[in-house]
Amino acid sequence: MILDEIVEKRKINIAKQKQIKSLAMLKQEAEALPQNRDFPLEKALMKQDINFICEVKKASPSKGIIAQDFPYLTIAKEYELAGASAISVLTEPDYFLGEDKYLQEIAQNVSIPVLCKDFIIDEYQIYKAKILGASAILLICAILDDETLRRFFTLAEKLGLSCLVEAHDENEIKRALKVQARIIGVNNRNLKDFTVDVENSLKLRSLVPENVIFVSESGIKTKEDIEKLRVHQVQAVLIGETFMRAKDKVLALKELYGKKISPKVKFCGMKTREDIAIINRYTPDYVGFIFAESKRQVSMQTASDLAKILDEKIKKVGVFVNASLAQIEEIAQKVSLDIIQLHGDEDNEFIKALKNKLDLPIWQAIKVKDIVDIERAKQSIADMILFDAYVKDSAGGTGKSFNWDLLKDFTGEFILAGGINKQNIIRAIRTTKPYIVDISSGIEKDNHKDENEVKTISELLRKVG
Ligand SMILES: O=P(O)(O)OC[C@@H](O)[C@@H](O)c1c[nH]c2ccccc12
Repeated sequence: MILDEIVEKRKINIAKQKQIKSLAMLKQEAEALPQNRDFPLEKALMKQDINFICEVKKASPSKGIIAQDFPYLTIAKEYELAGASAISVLTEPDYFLGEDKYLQEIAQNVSIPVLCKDFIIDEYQIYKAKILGASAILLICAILDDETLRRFFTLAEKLGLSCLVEAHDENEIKRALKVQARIIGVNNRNLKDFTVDVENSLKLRSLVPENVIFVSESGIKTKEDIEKLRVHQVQAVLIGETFMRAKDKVLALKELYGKKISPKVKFCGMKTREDIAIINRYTPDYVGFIFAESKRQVSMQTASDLAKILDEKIKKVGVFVNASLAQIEEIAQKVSLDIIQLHGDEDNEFIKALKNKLDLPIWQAIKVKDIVDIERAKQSIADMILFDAYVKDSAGGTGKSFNWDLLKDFTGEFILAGGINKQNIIRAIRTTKPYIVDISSGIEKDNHKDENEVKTISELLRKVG
């Protein structure tokens, strides 16, 4: 049986590795690393209505070589852009042609959690995964007895590694639940004979309680597969081959995800004629001029000059922090602003007064630290709320994101801001479903608006919309 063969080969390989570096040394190295107990994989797999773990896999015993050309780092980065919640990296060398360096380099180059996908039969591999930078490991019930499963699970917990505990049938799910696994993966592929059936996940779904994350693994190919899993409240899917064979990972993931999300876009902090030239080529719905003290501040005169060369289709938003009514009124007229964005401590009284003076929509920024801020937003009489990250002593544009989960129960249209960039924009919009996304630092390089970033983000949004 193939599984036994793989395990045998794994044993030989690990014995060799131990001769080069002993278990004791590896353990010491792993234990010296920060043992962060945030468990980012659990968090990542609960954000969207269905979350994708995309796999980097060169070959498999059932399919042979899947990717002749294997630019593993580029693939991983594309997965991240495409909105993957996590990345799985095969490290098994003999049958999947995996390598440790794939995991290590990928973990260093993406900001989402990375799963070490291997046949773990020795604690040596768990310390190794930690050292290589994994956030999580795979534990396969079919190759571990109860005692070993528990021991490995406990060790991973101690090192701050999440465990995806893989089961294939009812009995294995029970065993996974017994170790109190927080993430259970049901493999649709029978590792004994390679037959694949997505129905296996549906059949076993009800055995896993709601507070445990259910991952459906293997053989997922179509948006119909995903939709079936989605209606059965499957929180995540693990997909390898389908994505490895797709030329464009963003389009492939969008196709499987099956829902279009097309927020309007605002690019903020325009300062120069070059900025406007770039923006005119990509025509976002809105641009922002910042009149408050900031590294992106513009004078009324500059903004007025830039406004004249801006594509007419693009609406002009003026961003103010605790400015006076008179100042806002003067600038709004001179620059012919379309919208006023208040980004300071302005209250409803002020908004009312402003509305009396100017017949323009007013957006109010709320900086989010915790759920109280979301409640506060509901009291505002502004026409729309912009949620931004809270950063002490800063009005905005910091490149920091806030915890998007806080927006789960916010009904109504809003603008999402705060550290949105090409790596997280698709995840951000699928998680929060904003009416508008607002991007400033995410389209900059060395403090300047950068055409490549604007282009990438514009194309990503076009692809998923
Ligand atoms: O390429 P697929 O059919 O989408 O499958 C991915 C993943 O589930 C599969 O690679 C897998 C599931 N469990 C495993 C255990 C070991 C190695 C690989 C796997």
